[in-house]
Amino acid sequence: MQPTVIAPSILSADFARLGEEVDNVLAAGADWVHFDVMDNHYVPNLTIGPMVCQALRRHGVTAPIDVHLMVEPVDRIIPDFAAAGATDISFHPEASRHVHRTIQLIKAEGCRAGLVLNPATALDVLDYVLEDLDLVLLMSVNPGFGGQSFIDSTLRKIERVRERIDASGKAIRLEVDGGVKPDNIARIAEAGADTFVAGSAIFGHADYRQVVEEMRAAVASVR
Ligand SMILES: O=C(CO)[C@H](O)[C@H](O)COP(=O)(O)O
Ligand SMILES: [Fe+2]
Repeated sequence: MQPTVIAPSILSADFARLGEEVDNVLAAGADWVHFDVMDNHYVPNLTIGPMVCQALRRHGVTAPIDVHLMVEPVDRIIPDFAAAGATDISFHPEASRHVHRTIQLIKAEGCRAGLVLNPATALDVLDYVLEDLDLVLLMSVNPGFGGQSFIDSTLRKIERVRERIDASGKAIRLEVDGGVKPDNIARIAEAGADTFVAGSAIFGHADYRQVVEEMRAAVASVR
C-alpha cells in the first residue's frame, strides 16, 4: 500500500482567496491539492480550469496538484492541464470514448493517470486498464458538489479494489473522494484506501491543522 496522502478539495475553499487558502492548507500538513473541474455538462456545476491551476503554480504552490476532471468529452483539456502544472489527472470513463487512449494521453503528457468510478459504476471498467493506471479514484458521493454525505456501500467497493490492486502487484493508489471526515476516515482506511480527499471537512473547519492531523492520526491508528 502507498504512503498516506491527505488531499484537500479546493472546491470548498474560499475562491476569492484561493492562493492563500492553498498555502494555509499545505502549511497545515496536507500533502496534495485536489482540484475539481466541473463543466456544467458531465456534472450540473461549473468550477475552474487550467488557468487557475497555472495561477496556483505561479503563486508558488509546489505540492502535487491532483486534477479530478468531471468534463465530457475529456481528452481536449488534458494537455492544457499538463501544461498548467497538474501532476495527476483523473477522468470518468463515461466521459471518454476510448478509455485506454485517454490514459495513454495523460501519461504522454507527463502526468500520473487515474480513473474515477462513480458510486454506481461497476468495477469491470478496471478490466484491461488497471495495470496502466497510477490511481483508482472511488467516488463516495455522486460527483458535482461538495458537502454531501458518504455513501456507505463504497466501503465494500474499496475492499474489492484493494484486492485487485494488491493482486496486480503494481504501485497504484486507491483514492476516495466525497464525504470523507475525521469520524469516518478510519473505516475508509481500514477498507483499503491510502489517498483521502476531503473538502468541506477541512475548509469548513476553523483550524486546518487540527483537522488534517486528526485525519492522519485516525488513518495511522488502523494502518
Ligand atoms: O469531486 C468532488 C465532488 O464531485 C469533491 O472532490 C468532493 O465532493 C469533496 O468534497 P467533500 O469532502 O465536501 O465531499
Ligand atoms: Fe473530486
